[in-house]
Amino acid sequence: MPMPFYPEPAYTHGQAPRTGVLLCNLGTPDAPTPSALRRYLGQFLSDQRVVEIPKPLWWLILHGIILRTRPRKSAAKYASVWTPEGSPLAVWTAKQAALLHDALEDAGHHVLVRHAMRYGNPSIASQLDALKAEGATRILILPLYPQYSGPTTASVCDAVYAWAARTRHIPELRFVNHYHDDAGYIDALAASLKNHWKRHGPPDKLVMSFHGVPERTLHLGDPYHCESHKTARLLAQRMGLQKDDYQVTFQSRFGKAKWLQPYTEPTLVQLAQSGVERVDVICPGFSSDCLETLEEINQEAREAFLHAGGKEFHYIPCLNDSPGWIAALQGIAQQHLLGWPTQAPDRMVQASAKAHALAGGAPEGA
Ligand SMILES: C=CC1=C(C)c2cc3[nH]c(cc4nc(cc5[nH]c(cc1n2)c(C)c5CCC(=O)O)C(CCC(=O)O)=C4C)c(C)c3C=C
Ligand SMILES: [Fe+2]
Ligand SMILES: [Fe+2]
Repeated sequence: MPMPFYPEPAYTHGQAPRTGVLLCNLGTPDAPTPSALRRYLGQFLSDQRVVEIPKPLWWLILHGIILRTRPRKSAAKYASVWTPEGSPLAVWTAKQAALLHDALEDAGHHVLVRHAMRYGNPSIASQLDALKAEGATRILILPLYPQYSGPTTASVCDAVYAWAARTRHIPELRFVNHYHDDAGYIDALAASLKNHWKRHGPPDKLVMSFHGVPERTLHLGDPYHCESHKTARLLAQRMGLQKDDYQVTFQSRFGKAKWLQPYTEPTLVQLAQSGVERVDVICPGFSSDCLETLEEINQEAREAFLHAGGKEFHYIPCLNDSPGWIAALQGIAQQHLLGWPTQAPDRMVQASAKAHALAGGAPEGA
């Protein structure tokens, strides 16, 4: 029986080598309870990519104040969006990974697809270990953040590098940095708007709300602000919107420092006060619905707008499991998988055996 010949190192232990894709998202608490929130916020807010305050001072503030008060308040907010299957962010992210796998498979790319969370579960390290155990010798890291930023994209890279630093034989790694201007992504956002406007007509104003970051990170060179504006401009162009038809805002401010402006909720209040009757809000930077969209926008911001005299508030859901978004993710993955073998393992064995024979070699072990 000739041994199969793989053009791969021996560490796959006879398994056909595989290519893996790891979808990475932010993470979410395991339950909408104060204790689960303390664990989640403790890990999240200890990340120096997220809070860039010198460690000793920040440690005192985090443990002395924030982790004593915020877990209870945040748990109540999470409870208001929790589903029978769990946290919306976790449910959508798992679904996206399964759908991306099927879409790639249908396109003839036989790859392993998993998802991981930067904070909480399943961790990035556990999913990289799992991919390796399944024979992945090449792994594409695909963060679910269209716009690059230090607290999100770079922090995912940190977690992957930390795993690699304690792994003896690391797979080949590739990272998707950003896709804020990807045509498939813009098309998927445009399809959401078109769907909504087919039923309800266009609003007086479209608000495109992105998650905020401290303003100083912009001056330190973080491209997030520019990339958010570019996404907004491309979406507006794609929809034929004029400058006055839409506004870009930044939400979810944390702490007392100045963050990117204009802030979402105060802008909505101003719009209502200036006589704008109907707003539609879309959150293009979030690839799935989560606390920040379902509670902060669709509950809190809605209430603020209506309370200030606005008449109609429409929240346009995130891309979630929409076909256009899965197709966009597939396209982004395929661009970054170029040159990596993604055939089915049996075809890979046949191809390598053929290459071996053409090279004039007798099958190994013959
Ligand atoms: C403390 C600073 C924070 C920065 C900087 C920050 C950047 C940032 N966050 C997202 C996406 C999400 N953030 C979410 C929740 C969330 N964010 C912060 C703080 C910062 N985020 C906190 C403390 C929380 C937890 C909730 C709370 O207690 O308020 C989420 C939702 C997660 C969920 O479970 O649903 C997302 C998504 C981006 C894209 C970003 C920078 C660009
Ligand atoms: Fe956040
Ligand atoms: Fe928030």
